[in-house]
Amino acid sequence: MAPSTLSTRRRSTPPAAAPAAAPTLTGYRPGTSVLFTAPGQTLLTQGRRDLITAPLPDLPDRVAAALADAPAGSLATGAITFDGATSHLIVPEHVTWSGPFPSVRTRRSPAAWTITPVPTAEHYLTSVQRALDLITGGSLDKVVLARALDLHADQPIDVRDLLARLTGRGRHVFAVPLPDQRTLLGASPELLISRHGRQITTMPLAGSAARSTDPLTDRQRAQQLQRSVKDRHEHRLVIDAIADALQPYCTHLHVPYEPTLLPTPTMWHLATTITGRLRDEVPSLTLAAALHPTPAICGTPTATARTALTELELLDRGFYGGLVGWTDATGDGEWALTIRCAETRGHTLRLWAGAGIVTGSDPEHELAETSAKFRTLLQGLGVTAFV
Ligand SMILES: C=C(O[C@@H]1C=C(C(=O)O)C=C[C@H]1O)C(=O)O
Repeated sequence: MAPSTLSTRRRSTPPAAAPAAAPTLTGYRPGTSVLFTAPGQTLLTQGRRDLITAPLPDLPDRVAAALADAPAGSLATGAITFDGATSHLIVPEHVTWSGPFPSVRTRRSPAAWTITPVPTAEHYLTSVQRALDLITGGSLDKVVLARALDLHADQPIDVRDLLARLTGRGRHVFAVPLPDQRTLLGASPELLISRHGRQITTMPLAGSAARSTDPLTDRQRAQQLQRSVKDRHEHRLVIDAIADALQPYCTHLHVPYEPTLLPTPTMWHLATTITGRLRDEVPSLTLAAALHPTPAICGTPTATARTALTELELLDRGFYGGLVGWTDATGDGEWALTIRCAETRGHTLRLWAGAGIVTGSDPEHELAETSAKFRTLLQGLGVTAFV
């Protein structure tokens, strides 16, 4: 089916129609279910009618074709890699929409963990310094440098249990089954794009500070972040790139001048909620392809930043820094950045965290920022050793 016929298809989920049924994870099937939450909504799937693995630019057409062959109301959901080279999108047999996911108290796992930073902290510090040299040399304005933590438990990781503990740790809690019995899971605070009819919303984040358990220190950190010239510059680069990418699709685009402060349980972020009205009903995946990778996860200019991070990080990001979400046959959908996330299999997890490097960044500070970002998952795992 051609994408132009998208709007004639039945919507799978007008947001207002999400039933208020209390969600539970009992329907979650490790290895096959996709879970994706947004404020007030939980998407949980069972079974697999189709699997779409394609580069991001091809996905709008590939998804439209797959959903044209599926029963009315079907959707495609899953993840797309950072480099946009491939996807793991599932057309499920069964979809349940329910209300906000409740905080669940689960049995604390008595697992013992070994934790290995990849690369070492020293290597990360050197990479940040090299990025700063590129910025001083004038070839880059910003690059996001990530690192990983490899965790090994003395018992198999219970994905359902971990998901229950990630509730409330980010705007989008998610789990996507991947090949080879791997699961991508996390609690992302960052909305890349949502589309409902012609209405679009994006909420980029850039500029971060770790939360403190002391209320006074916590408030001071938030105020410092809001005043920080370096962080506001880092944030502005993202907002400008997103506004430029969305403008051609919109009759109206509202870009607030001032960022707001967004708290997660572990971090403060500078956030801007951008809303717009589309000229045509362009599919959410086309908008995602136009936006990704934003300077929030890659850098500015994009191509130079992409080359720099590939050379400096040494690791293949895989699905980290990519997209997770869903789209229906009308093109409505919601896509979050796959950050504050991990890939898990058996006894192991690889956690990811990155930080935006701009002029004025301090390597030790950026290292500490990535450590703080790891806490989203580490606290969910009950790991305090690294924190
Ligand atoms: C790269 C990550 O986060 C991104 C980088 C941020 C920053 O540098 O301030 C803030 C939020 C995200 O856009 C991550 O969490 O791994």
